[in-house]
Amino acid sequence: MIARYRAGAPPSVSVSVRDTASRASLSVFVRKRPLLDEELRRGGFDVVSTCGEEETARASLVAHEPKVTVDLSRAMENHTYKFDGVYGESATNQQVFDSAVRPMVEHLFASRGHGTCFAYGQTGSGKTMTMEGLGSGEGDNSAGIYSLVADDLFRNVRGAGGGLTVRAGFFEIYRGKCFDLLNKKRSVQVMEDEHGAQHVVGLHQSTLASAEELLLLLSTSDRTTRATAQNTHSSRSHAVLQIEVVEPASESVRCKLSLVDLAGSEWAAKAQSDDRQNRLDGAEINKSLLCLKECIRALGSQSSHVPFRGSKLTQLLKDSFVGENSRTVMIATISPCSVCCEHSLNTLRYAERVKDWQ
Ligand SMILES: Nc1ncnc2c1ncn2[C@@H]1O[C@H](COP(=O)(O)OP(=O)(O)OP(=O)(O)O)[C@@H](O)[C@H]1O
Repeated sequence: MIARYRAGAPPSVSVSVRDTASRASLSVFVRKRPLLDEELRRGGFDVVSTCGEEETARASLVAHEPKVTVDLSRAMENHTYKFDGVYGESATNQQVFDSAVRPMVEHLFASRGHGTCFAYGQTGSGKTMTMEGLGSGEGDNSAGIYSLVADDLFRNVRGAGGGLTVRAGFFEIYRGKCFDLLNKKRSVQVMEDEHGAQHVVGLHQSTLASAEELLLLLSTSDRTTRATAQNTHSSRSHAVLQIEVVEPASESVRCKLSLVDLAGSEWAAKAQSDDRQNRLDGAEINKSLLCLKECIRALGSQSSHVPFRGSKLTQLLKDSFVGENSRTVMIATISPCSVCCEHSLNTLRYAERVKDWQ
C-alpha cells in the first residue's frame, strides 16, 4: 500500500526547505532517520514519506499509519504535515545545519541576539546524532550541530577582526535541577538578574580556541542515562550546551546560543508508570515539554502571560525567546519504523502545534 502511495506521490526528497524559513523567528524542521538494521531484522518497515512540493514551496511529510479494519483486513491512514523544512533519511548533519541552523547563527551574530536550537523526539530517533554527530571519522555525519555552530561562530569572529572570545558551558536538567556536565555534575542554579537575563550560577565555562576544542571538552562530559528497550543510552535529561561570544573588555555577551538535546519525548507518557524511577522521570519530562510548547505558543500569539516559570527548562531559555533579535529553531526527529509509528505521530503533532499559530 505504501509503495503504491509513493508511486503516485511527488518524488521523495532528501532536503526540502521553505524559502521563508531562514527569516522566521521560530522555524520547525523534521528529520527522518534511516531504518536501522536491527529494525529491519525485526520485520519493521518504513512508514514515513518525505515530499517536496515545489509548486507550493512547502516541505511536507506523510506518516502512513498501519490499521486493521473491523473485518480484520489491513488498511493505512495517511497523515500529512507541513513544516518549514523536511529532511529525508539521506540528509546529512551538514545539510541540516546549512538550511536550518546557519541562518540563525548569522542573524544572532549580526544582531547581538540570543537564540535556541532544540532537538525533540522519541528515544532513538536521532536527536543526539543530529546535535553531537558521530564524533569520529570523516563521514557525512561525523560533525553535529554543536561543532558546526562553533565552527561558524569562529568564522564570524575572525570575519569581525577578532578581539572576541567564545566560551561554552554544558549542563543537564534532570528532575528540575541543573547539573554541570563539565564539572563532576555539581549542582548549579538558574537565576535571573534585574535586566531579565538568565544566569547559570556556578557553571564552569571554558574559553575555546576552536570548534575542535569544544568537541574535546564535550567528550569529557557525563550525561544521565538509563538503559531502555529501544536504546541502551537513552537520555532522560535535557542536555544544554550554551555558547556565548563575549567582548572581553566589557565582559558583555555579544550573542548567545543554547543548543538543547531534549530528553526522549516518550518518557512524558511514563508519568503513570508502575516503576517509581520511571514515574518521577516521566512526570518531570512531561511537565517541561508541555511547558516548552505552551511558552512558544504564548509568545507566538502575543499573549500577555508566558509561563516561563512553569519549568526549569523554559525559565532557563527565557532570554533566548524574548527580545526582538531572538530566534528559535526546532528540529523534530522521527524514526521511520512501523513499530514506532505512534511515537512518530506524537512528535509530528507536537511539532505542528508549536508552529500552528503562524
Ligand atoms: N540520520 C541518521 N543516519 C544514520 N543513523 C542514524 C541517524 N539518526 C540516528 N541514527 C542512529 O540511530 C540510533 C539512535 O540515535 P540517537 O542516539 O541519536 O537517538 P536519540 O534520539 O538521541 O536517543 P536518546 O533520546 O535515547 O538519546 C543511533 O545508532 C544512531 O547512530
